[in-house]
Amino acid sequence: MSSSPVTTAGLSPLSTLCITPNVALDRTLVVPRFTLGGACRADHVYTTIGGRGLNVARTLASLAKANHSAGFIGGASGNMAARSAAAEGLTATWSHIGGETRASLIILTGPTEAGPAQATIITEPGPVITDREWAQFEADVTQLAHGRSAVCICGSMPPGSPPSARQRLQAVVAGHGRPVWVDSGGESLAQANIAPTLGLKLNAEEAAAATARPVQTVTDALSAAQWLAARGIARVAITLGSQGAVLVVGHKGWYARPPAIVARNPVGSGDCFLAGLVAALGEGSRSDDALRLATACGTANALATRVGRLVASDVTRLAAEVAVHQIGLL
Ligand SMILES: O=P(O)(O)OC[C@H]1O[C@](O)(CO)[C@@H](O)[C@@H]1O
Repeated sequence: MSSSPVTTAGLSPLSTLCITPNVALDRTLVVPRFTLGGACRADHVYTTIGGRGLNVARTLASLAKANHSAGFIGGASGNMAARSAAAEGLTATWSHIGGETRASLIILTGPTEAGPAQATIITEPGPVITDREWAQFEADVTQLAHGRSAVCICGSMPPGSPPSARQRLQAVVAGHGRPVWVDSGGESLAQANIAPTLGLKLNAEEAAAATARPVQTVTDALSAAQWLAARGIARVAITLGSQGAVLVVGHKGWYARPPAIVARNPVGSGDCFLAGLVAALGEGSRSDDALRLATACGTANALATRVGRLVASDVTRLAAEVAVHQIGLL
């Protein structure tokens, strides 16, 4: 294994470090008439670097906020992914591995008169990481986290990562009281080092898995967020798709309802939401204003076919249309 020399020279110390251990090469097919088991034709194909932290990074970039990415990259698909990041102007320090970066297939269909756009996403497990590669990654990330304003640890862990991979990453990036956000699946609570700087961002399915309770409605999400906050997580955000999102900070909670839109691609809206939250909180915004921007970013993402390419005027317009209410905790 070889690793890019890590250097923080020239990087903005106020930037957010977006860690995506399981980088993906996202191949999005726009298929007007998609049927399972049928022979379907795509109208358009887009191939870009993906993975939750990369979507956070490109959203931060479209909000003109400094960011830097880190993740494992390997093989031909890894090279393509790295080139795609560079072509978008995303700065990154990659930890090179012997395995092959995974691909994700995203099939977009609609919207039609019959209903909204549907996204089907198939993700591969990812390359198997060796102990040596993981150790190098931890060392890279430790160095890259130095002086950042916030760190996001996003998405699934590739096979071969240590069982306590998220805890370890959290431990090495913790420091100077900077916020650390974890955005990942159901085991994230068990793997989170509960710390006063920890933020957790989950979708409804992940929140249900983390709390072992159904999360379908705003009330369910509020109750799950409150349950997680009671375990010492400083900020808990749960997204509910077109229903909006809740944010619980200590003993206070807020609900944001987005305006109704015709969604073209819901994939990555949760990642864009996190970017909005991190950007607003990093500027010292109040929790309700941060939730408003986050919800506007998630909604703006759904308006476009390509993930995370937010149009600033859409975000501003949508933010004015998001209704944010403080809600009494249950
Ligand atoms: O890290 P996970 O949860 O496996 O998901 C990865 C996939 O999700 C996305 O980040 C969208 O949220 C895609 O860009 C990527 O292919």
